[in-house]
Amino acid sequence: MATNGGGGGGGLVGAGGPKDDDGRTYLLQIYPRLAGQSSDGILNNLRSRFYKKEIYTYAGSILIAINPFKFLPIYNPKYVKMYENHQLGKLEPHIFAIADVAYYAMLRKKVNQCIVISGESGSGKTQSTNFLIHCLTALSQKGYASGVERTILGAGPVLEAFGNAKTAHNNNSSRFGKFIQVNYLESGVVRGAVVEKYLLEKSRLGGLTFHPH
Ligand SMILES: Nc1ncnc2c1ncn2[C@@H]1O[C@H](COP(=O)(O)OP(=O)(O)OP(=O)(O)O)[C@@H](O)[C@H]1O
Repeated sequence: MATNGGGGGGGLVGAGGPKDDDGRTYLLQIYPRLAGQSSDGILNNLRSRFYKKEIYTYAGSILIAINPFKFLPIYNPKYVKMYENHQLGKLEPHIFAIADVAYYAMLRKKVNQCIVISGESGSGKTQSTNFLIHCLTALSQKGYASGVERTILGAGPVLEAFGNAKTAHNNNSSRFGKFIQVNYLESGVVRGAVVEKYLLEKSRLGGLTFHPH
């Protein structure tokens, strides 16, 4: 079971760090401006890694991600392969490592896995979710594209059309939570996904009310 963050800077590690027992892992997103607001060791550690373009850091078995707000070439198929079936902590922290640990723990133990993505608005939760789905489906497809990833990720823009809005923190802010359940066959091949929404900001819908004259 993953633990919650806390701990001092000493608990933060790059490669070579945590061992995750059962693959259940939390993922935390940090908005960059937080890094300047505290002298805490955690934030200093995160900041120095961030300046080296190391946006991911482990804190115990939690992955902390800092939004780089620019494209980094670390999400291509080479990285999916690199992190496949590896031991958590052997390589640099990466979001694909989290997907990989969850996927193989599910196959090995035949137990559902859960990844929680948390963070303030604009920290990159939606983007991270997409990277996770990309990796989870790529691992399951073993090299050939079945179109499942495109279908699952394609649902995103449709939901966003109804539930997203521009805010001070994010031009395309999700004004609702999402629970995404990716279903697999026993062989480890993705069968499909279910997306459930919760906490939709219904007050925003008032702006869509039609007033006939
Ligand atoms: N790893 C990343 N690499 C490059 N850009 C990123 C990354 N993560 C997030 N971004 C960018 O940051 C912006 C905000 O990200 P995102 O919409 O995922 O935030 P969020 O946490 O889901 O926000 P909200 O809670 O408001 O919905 C997006 O434009 C996205 O492209």
